[in-house]
Amino acid sequence: MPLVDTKEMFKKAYEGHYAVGAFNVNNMEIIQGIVEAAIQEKAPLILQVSAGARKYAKHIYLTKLVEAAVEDTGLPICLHLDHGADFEICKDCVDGGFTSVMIDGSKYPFEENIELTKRVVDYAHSKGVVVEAELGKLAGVEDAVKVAAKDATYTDPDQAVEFVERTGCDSLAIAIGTSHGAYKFKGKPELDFARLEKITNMLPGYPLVLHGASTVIPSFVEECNKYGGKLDGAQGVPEDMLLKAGTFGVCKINIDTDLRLAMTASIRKYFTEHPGDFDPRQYLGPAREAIKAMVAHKMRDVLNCSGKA
Ligand SMILES: O=C(CO)COP(=O)(O)O
Ligand SMILES: O=C[C@H](O)COP(=O)(O)O
Ligand SMILES: [Zn+2]
Ligand SMILES: [Zn+2]
Repeated sequence: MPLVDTKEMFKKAYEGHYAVGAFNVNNMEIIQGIVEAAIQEKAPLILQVSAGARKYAKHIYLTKLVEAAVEDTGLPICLHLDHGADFEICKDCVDGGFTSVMIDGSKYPFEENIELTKRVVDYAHSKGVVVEAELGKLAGVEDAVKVAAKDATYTDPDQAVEFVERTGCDSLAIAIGTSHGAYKFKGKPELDFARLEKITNMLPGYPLVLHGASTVIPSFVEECNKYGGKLDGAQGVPEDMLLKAGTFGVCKINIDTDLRLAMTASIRKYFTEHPGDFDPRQYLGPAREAIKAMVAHKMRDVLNCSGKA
């Protein structure tokens, strides 16, 4: 079984009203923890690599580790570039064996975003690789309060239709109130489901993507803080909102922060309880297990994609 793209995964997810998890990977233990969960849950899987991950681990190491996971497990895995900033990085990943790339032109004006995305789509499609694009800006904690701010930054449904038609992108990341990192909301978490519903209805059958979708699982935050961390006010997207998003057009839900928190909580606890240990396998082993348990929980209870591989 080679690496797969997302076409079949998204079609099934759309029809089945669930979402596929896209997990960010940066090293071997993270990859193994996620993959072991996917095997256990018989779940479809997207592993995604950011520019920062490419820089940290070197592109080829991560690619080979993911290929090794496919060879070892026979699991259908999609290898995806997360937030490609320009044509060159997307081309590099297409040429380097990725089955999916994201071109993130969301910071550019509408027409420029279209032009850049279309260029990536033309190249990627000529090589059989699918493309995710982004329209609208993810909120910062301070944004998203006023309706005027929402209309300026959240994805406009009419523009989404035009964008998809003119670029031919295979999936679209939208902004409805989520944001990256561990501090997503100051007050009560809120997503613009009316907007999501409208976009879903205007693009029937079309896969949407939710970035910044970690829950910032409170037990991890508490554990980090208990063992010397300082993560006050960390808050993410509640699990029931993610489940609900999956019943609309959202087929891909991106998770990175929850992986970071699972790993960090485990390692903080380990060092507090075993101050004399210094073999990395002693603390990276339990961290890998913590990732596996967290990802299995997401697949089962939040994405609703267990048994769908
Ligand atoms: O969107 C993401 C990666 O592209 C990750 O979002 P989180 O920071 O919420 O995990
Ligand atoms: O979108 C952001 C992801 O969490 C990746 O983060 P990173 O760029 O620090 O690797
Ligand atoms: Zn973006
Ligand atoms: Zn993202």
